[in-house]
Amino acid sequence: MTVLVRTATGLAALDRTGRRCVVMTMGALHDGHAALIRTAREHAGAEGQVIVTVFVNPLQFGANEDLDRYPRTPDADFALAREAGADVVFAPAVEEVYPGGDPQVRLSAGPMGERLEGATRPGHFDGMLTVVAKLLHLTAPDLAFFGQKDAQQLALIRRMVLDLNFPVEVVAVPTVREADGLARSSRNRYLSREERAAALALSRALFAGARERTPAAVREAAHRVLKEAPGLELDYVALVDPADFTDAGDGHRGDAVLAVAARAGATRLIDNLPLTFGGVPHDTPDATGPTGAPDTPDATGATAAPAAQHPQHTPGAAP
Ligand SMILES: Nc1ncnc2c1ncn2[C@@H]1O[C@H](COP(=O)(O)OP(=O)(O)OP(=O)(O)O)[C@@H](O)[C@H]1O
Ligand SMILES: CC(C)(CO)[C@@H](O)C(=O)[O-]
Ligand code: BAL
Repeated sequence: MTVLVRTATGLAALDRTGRRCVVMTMGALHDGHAALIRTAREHAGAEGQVIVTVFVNPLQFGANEDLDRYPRTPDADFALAREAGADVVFAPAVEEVYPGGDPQVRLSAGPMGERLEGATRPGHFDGMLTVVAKLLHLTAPDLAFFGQKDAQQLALIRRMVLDLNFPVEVVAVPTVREADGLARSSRNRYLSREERAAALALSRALFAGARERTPAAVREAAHRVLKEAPGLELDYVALVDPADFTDAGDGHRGDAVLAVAARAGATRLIDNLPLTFGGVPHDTPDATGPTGAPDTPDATGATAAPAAQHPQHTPGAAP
């Protein structure tokens, strides 16, 4: 049975059985979230406990962003979480998470939080880390699951856990895509037909980049697709080091993230692909992986290419 909990007291009253696994979301749940919840269920096993948090965190939205219109679908969220294997859905009110009103003490994401997404959305990552820290305290998990789709968020959460000694293991889950390559996102539901068609250039650019072997060629190929894409306003396309999101230069070796952000109409979308240069990649992504969904849609030839055929660069799995 899946239970709905709305208060910190209700959470604290839960029995603790086996490994506790947490998936944090802002609701409007889709297949990407379901993959996180299923992966959490696998890690928790029958004995363990899966908690899904649903909370649209005002702190991580800028003044001109979509806090008010962000989709809220509580009944469908509960049903999806239950189907995917959640034991508990924690859906608190804003006053429950911020009982003292606007918090005076907040986390700072530091320099990594000012790059890429942080440059366009000042304060976003401070607000995100503040609520993730609070939700970690409230739910006290053994493991917490985050999507590779929000690669910079994932890197910052890993860094916060390391820097501030949170007793939790962070598990990354590969990006779930629609059949044509579009990364699943709650914000996709804002898109008109034309905007959705335009948005496909994000994943096309990433797959074009992933077919190349050197950092310079990867950047150039991705940029070329986006430059020619109609109906998209490009924010950034960047090849970065996943440890700190600084630029991966032409001599870069090891893991990298090819990240892109663009606007289709009024909707801002992000996407990325993890890549590996010059060496043995991490575990090669299993095309049907734990999420049951392909990390890249089909014939990019990229994820399937064995390292030996791409001596300088072989796409890798989520860090
Ligand atoms: N397509 C996806 N594949 C895998 N994980 C995902 C996907 N989309 C979101 N997630 C993960 O789900 C968690 C909750 O994300 P969130 O609720 O913000 O969903 P979202 O679809 O990213 O929404 P938004 O459109 O607001 O960015 C995060 O860890 C996020 O990385
Ligand atoms: C991690 C998170 C739930 C914090 O509000 C949010 O940023 C999200 O849904 O990715
Ligand atoms: N998925 C990241 C949360 C945000 O865009 O605010």
